[in-house]
Amino acid sequence: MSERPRLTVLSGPSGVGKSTVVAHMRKAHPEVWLSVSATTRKPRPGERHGVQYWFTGDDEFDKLVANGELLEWAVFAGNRYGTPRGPVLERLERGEPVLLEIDLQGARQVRQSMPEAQLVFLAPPSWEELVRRLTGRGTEPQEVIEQRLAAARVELAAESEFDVTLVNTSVEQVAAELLALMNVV
Ligand SMILES: Nc1nc2c(ncn2[C@@H]2O[C@H](COP(=O)(O)OP(=O)(O)O)[C@@H](O)[C@H]2O)c(=O)[nH]1
Ligand SMILES: Nc1ncnc2c1ncn2[C@@H]1O[C@H](COP(=O)(O)OP(=O)(O)O)[C@@H](O)[C@H]1O
Repeated sequence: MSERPRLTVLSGPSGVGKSTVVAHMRKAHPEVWLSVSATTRKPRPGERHGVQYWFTGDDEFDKLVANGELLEWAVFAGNRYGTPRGPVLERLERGEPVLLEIDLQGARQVRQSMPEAQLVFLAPPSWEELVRRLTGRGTEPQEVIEQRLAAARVELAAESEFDVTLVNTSVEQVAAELLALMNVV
């Protein structure tokens, strides 16, 4: 297996614990660079521009797309999300480990444009637990939760398209598995 860091994509249904796992991993290993996406979604309480996302208006997002500045982008639950291309390529050229936390449609686009990327799927221990986590997080109204659960069914059905599946039972364990996949430890 090559020891050279390569692009890693982490996908999985909303509420499975992607952000939690990545935050845990980066606390111990801040050298893992997480791409900050642009989105037209409104910030949740506590989210900051340039930290969790670049929060953009529709016109600004249109420009990013028109100027070819996004490596990939998709519509998820009524909002647009995309990965700024430049920062990802710069880090990869410097040999730094790069992580994208993006949805299934984005993962498919990366597979096409960068076939060397490794695609990791984060799965919930069960459907019931996924519903519990998404609802328990308390950040979305019921209507949005239902939209996200509909998307989750589609994402879970696509698990076999990924190179590896990690089941998020223990945050600590999954974070360690992800670090190992990225050749960080
Ligand atoms: N394709 C794509 N998906 C993204 C990007 N950024 C975030 N997402 C995905 O969009 C979905 C919704 O993200 P978000 O609104 O932050 O909700 P959360 O993941 O449930 O906390 C998740 O599946 C994210 O992984 C991006 O740049 N591109
Ligand atoms: N392994 C786990 N066990 C129990 N709860 C978890 C676990 N991982 C994440 N959670 C909780 O599930 C909810 C959704 O996690 P989050 O990281 O926001 O998911 P995502 O980024 O995939 O949408 C949060 O309330 C989080 O604290």
